[in-house]
Amino acid sequence: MQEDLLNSVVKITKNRDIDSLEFSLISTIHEFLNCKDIIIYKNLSQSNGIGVEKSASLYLDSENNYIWGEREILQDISKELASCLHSACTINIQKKNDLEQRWLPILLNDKPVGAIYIRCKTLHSEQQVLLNSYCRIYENYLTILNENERDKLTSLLNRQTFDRKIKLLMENQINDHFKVRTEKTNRKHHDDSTSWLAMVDIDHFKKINDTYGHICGDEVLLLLAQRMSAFFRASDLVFRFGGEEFVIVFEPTTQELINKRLAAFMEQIRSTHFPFIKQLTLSIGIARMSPYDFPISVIENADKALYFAKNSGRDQVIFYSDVPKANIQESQSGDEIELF
Ligand SMILES: Nc1nc2c(ncn2[C@@H]2O[C@H](COP(=O)(O)OP(=O)(O)OP(=O)(O)O)[C@@H](O)[C@H]2O)c(=O)[nH]1
Repeated sequence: MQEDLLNSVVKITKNRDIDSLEFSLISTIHEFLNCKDIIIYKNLSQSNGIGVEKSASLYLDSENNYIWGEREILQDISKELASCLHSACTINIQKKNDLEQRWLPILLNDKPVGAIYIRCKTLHSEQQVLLNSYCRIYENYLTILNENERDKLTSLLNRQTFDRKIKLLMENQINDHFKVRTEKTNRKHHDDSTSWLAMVDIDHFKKINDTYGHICGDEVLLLLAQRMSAFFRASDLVFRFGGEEFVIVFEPTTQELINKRLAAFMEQIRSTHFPFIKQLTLSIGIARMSPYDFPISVIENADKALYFAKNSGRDQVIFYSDVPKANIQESQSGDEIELF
């Protein structure tokens, strides 16, 4: 038993990213406590006030098979989960048929950032100690991985995380594409709805650094990053791609809606007061992320659109599909993007 326990800790701490850490924690809890349901919830309200994500989950279905649940942003949450996230205390409900439900808070730097939910046979004291220990190991490891995945200045997801996540996001696109095709006969489907990748670059940022110094430049980057986190949905991932360049990966939507959203964001930035500078403007290049595209070509397309936006006046959003062919060839002789 002791050897099994040590091996389970080795298994959990072997993970190098938060997504696989979550799956590993759930499998371990399942193995040792034989729970019926296990769910990891993430509190998104810290970044933009829109609720909770069901991040990873394992369920016992009606035919007694365990199935992995899908990632999902929840519109409503139970009062027990809300209370756990609010109070940072464990909530326990005892059911009549020797079953219990438990919500355990997950803290990052003393703030509740999520919760682990389990439904299982009533836990005896040793099992409770074990479960609490797993949660604490998870918390400690989450703190380290979270620091690794984020940019030190802006706290946005960093370039390394982007390189790792983009492949995963494209794979999810293919799965969603298949699902939509099979469900198409049953529900209304928007054929023009796909994911989008936007490359966002500050205009004339070098001038800000050269005129007011690097510290002022850093302050502008930090404020812009905060605005981005607050403006876009938590399900739209925002990365600091490098220097003064950011990447946003949007959930499936139409070109019209994405255009409106980005135009509204640019307007907000134009009217935001940044230290020293009169007005900050952005140039944005955007490309469609169709299933079966290579990640590198999506990034290159967004970069070509950005290049065109810069060369045709800045302070605008350009879709790759609107870049004239001649300009695409011209930008191909320019900088190459380094990926992976
Ligand atoms: N303060 C600060 N500056 C940075 C950071 N990373 C990159 N930069 C600066 O960002 C500037 C980018 O300049 P350019 O690539 O010439 O672009 P630009 O001046 O924004 O011009 P356009 O993109 O053509 O509008 C350089 O001066 C870099 O030193 C950072 O972390 N902090």
